[in-house]
Amino acid sequence: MKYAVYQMDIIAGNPKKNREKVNNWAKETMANEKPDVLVLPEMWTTAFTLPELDEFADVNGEPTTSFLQELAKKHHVHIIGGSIANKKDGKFYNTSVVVDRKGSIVYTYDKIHLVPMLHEHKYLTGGTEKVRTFELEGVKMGVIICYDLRFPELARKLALEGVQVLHIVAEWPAPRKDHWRHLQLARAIENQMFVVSCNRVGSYDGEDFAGTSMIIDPWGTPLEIGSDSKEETLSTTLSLDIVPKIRKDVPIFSSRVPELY
Ligand SMILES: NC(=O)CCC(=O)C(=O)O
Repeated sequence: MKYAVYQMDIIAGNPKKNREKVNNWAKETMANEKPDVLVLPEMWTTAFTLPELDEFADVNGEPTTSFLQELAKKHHVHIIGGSIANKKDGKFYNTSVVVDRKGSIVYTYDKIHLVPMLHEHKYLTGGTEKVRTFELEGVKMGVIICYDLRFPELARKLALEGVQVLHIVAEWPAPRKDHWRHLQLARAIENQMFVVSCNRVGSYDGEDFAGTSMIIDPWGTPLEIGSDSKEETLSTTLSLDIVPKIRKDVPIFSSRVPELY
């Protein structure tokens, strides 16, 4: 399964221009890399323009969900659609959308853990639905959003449900870049799964973002690492058959004794 990750700089408060950017990137990437899966970062339509979300957020996922569905159908590609600011029943959520090659929505997820450091609680509502797995091409996958990475029990739950590829969509700030890098590696190693992350670059409101998107194999070896400041595409093919082999060679799942912890 070939991946292309868009480590994108986001134009703050301009969803139309960001959709145009993604459209152009997808066209170029599909022509050159021919991936099976595209991955976008967190809040890629708006950036963290939290006080102005009434003006910029999608409403019930639109128009961005339809945009992603059309894009997926046009290029015959699966899309891990990062996340969008999403107004539902008068509240704002940070919502991730996954669509398959046919343009069908296969999963949506409202970010559970809101970030105190970015004042998300003041403007957003945390998701209340349990995380679930989804499948693309018969492969079990999961998606979490940025700060969710700090909660190992979330990734472990998904691993115990059979996830082989965990996606992390992010706007992770530069001052905590080391945490970003090491926590991704830890999640891949401790759960023996591929980690595919997509973080933004650039800055907003005085905050620089860390880039360093990664594609990590289940042994914990980084296959691709983005720079910490440049827009770029990370591209690689995941050899999914190594997951069962690594889980057999270092059998942590059968060594667990959860009744004692
Ligand atoms: N967008 C985010 O969730 C940022 C998370 C963060 O800043 C951190 O965990 O540190």
